[in-house]
Amino acid sequence: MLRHPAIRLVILATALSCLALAGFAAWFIWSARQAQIHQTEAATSNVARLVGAQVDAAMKTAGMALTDMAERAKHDGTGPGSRERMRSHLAELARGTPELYGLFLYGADGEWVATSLGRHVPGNNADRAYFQYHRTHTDRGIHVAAPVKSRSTGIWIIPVSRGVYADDGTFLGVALVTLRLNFFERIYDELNIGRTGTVLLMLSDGTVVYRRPFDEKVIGSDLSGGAIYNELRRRSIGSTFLVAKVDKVERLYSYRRLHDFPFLVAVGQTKEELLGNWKRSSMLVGVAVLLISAMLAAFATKLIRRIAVQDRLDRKLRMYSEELEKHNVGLRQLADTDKLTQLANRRRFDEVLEAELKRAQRGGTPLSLIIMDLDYFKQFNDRYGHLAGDTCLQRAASVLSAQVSRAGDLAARYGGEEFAIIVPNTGEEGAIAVAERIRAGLQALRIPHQPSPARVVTASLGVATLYPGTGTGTGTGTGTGTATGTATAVELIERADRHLYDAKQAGRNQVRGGGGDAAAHGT
Ligand SMILES: Nc1nc2c(ncn2[C@@H]2O[C@H](COP(=O)(O)OP(=O)(O)OP(=O)(O)O)[C@@H](O)[C@H]2O)c(=O)[nH]1
Repeated sequence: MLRHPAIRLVILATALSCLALAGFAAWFIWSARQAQIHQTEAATSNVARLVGAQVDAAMKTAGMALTDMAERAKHDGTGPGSRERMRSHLAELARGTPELYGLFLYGADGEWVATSLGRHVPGNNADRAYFQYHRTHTDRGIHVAAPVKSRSTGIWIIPVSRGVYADDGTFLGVALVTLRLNFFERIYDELNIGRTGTVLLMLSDGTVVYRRPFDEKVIGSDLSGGAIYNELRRRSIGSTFLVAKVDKVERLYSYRRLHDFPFLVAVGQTKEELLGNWKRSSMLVGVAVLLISAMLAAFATKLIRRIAVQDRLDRKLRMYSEELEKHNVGLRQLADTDKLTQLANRRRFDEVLEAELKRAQRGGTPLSLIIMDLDYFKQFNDRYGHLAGDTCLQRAASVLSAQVSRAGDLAARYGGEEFAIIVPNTGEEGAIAVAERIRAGLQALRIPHQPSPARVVTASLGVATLYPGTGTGTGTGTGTGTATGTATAVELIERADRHLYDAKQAGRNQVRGGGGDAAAHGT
């Protein structure tokens, strides 16, 4: 079945269509995935930039407040006389900067001098890390410490501080502002980072300042060994898929390091959420491709079956028509053949003579006709019986077949014991020669025929020839052996018959044609 070219074509076309479809779907799905990733990348890096800008702004505000506090403390001193003035100044500052939760001024011993909160703040802060830092460092920069739970209010705060130093460098104390963690929370809640999105704010040493979703246990923890921190150590800004150390979830993170402050920001969205829609639409595309491919395959199968059935029918039809053709040829042969002698019959003879006449007239070529009649055949039948007569006719026919062997010649049983031979493209002389060979051939068979004067079966033959275009034959004598160029079959037969009659009259066992001078005589 596969050898059929149409079926091969259908299979090839279907396979190619399915492949093209699958290829297109794969390309489409891949492009959609990339587009989704780029879109999320753009969204998360925008949020990271925004968070960074807000942290930057908050830190700048804190830095300005700290500078102001340090300057004032340096000039006014931190003694009891200046405390009330300092307190009201701090309260004033706090009112103007809502991102700052509290402002504090500590003396060189760690005892507080003034606070914007207006309440008594118990305890000594000399043990806090930032205090230790400023006491031992003389730089005027601001210091951001790990988030702590406020001793005064119990809420999570980020201490931002700077040292207060006299002009001679003497350590006078520490100015401290605290940023409330929920200040960041409020900002981040307004950002659209998806259902499972995360915002991570770290100090440059990997200490978590804030993480959304908020989890108290994570605040202050060290993520310096995590993938995000490592990534940020290599590049100050970027986007990539990473597995978070905190919850082991893979996310697309956009991260950045702040220029002026020791903060690291990372905003991520889970792979699952970001590719959720893409997965659903990819599934739909995949199912659609499968369905279309299945439909194509079903259609191709149907087509192949139809082609196969059609092919079988065609082959059967061809077989039947070949058989029919064979039968027809057989039938035609049967219809054209004489049953007894197997020579062409009268019907066939008439057909061929008509055709040859036309051909001779068209081509201007001579056409000869020989008519042969067995001599004293009635007596033969009477003497030897009808069956022997039949056998004699068959043997005479075999002589004709043997002598008339040139392509185009036709020997036929004309009727009873009479035979006719059409000899195309042959002039009178040649035809008489053929007739003579037949006559001699029959006599040579020496079929006994006692009643005949020759004692063997003999035949008389008359020859007539048509020379188209000349109007005359070559015969000289009576001129009855030739036919004009427009002679009909009947005329040609009559002329040959007349010569046959002549041959009979002249004693039988001889050939007559033309003017009668071309006769040959048997013994
Ligand atoms: N056995 C046999 N005889 C046939 C057949 N067809 C014709 N005949 C006989 O052939 C004979 C022809 O005889 P006639 O026409 O009188 O001529 P003839 O006896 O041959 O004498 P001439 O032709 O004058 O020599 C008849 O007796 C026919 O019966 C045939 O198919 N088989």
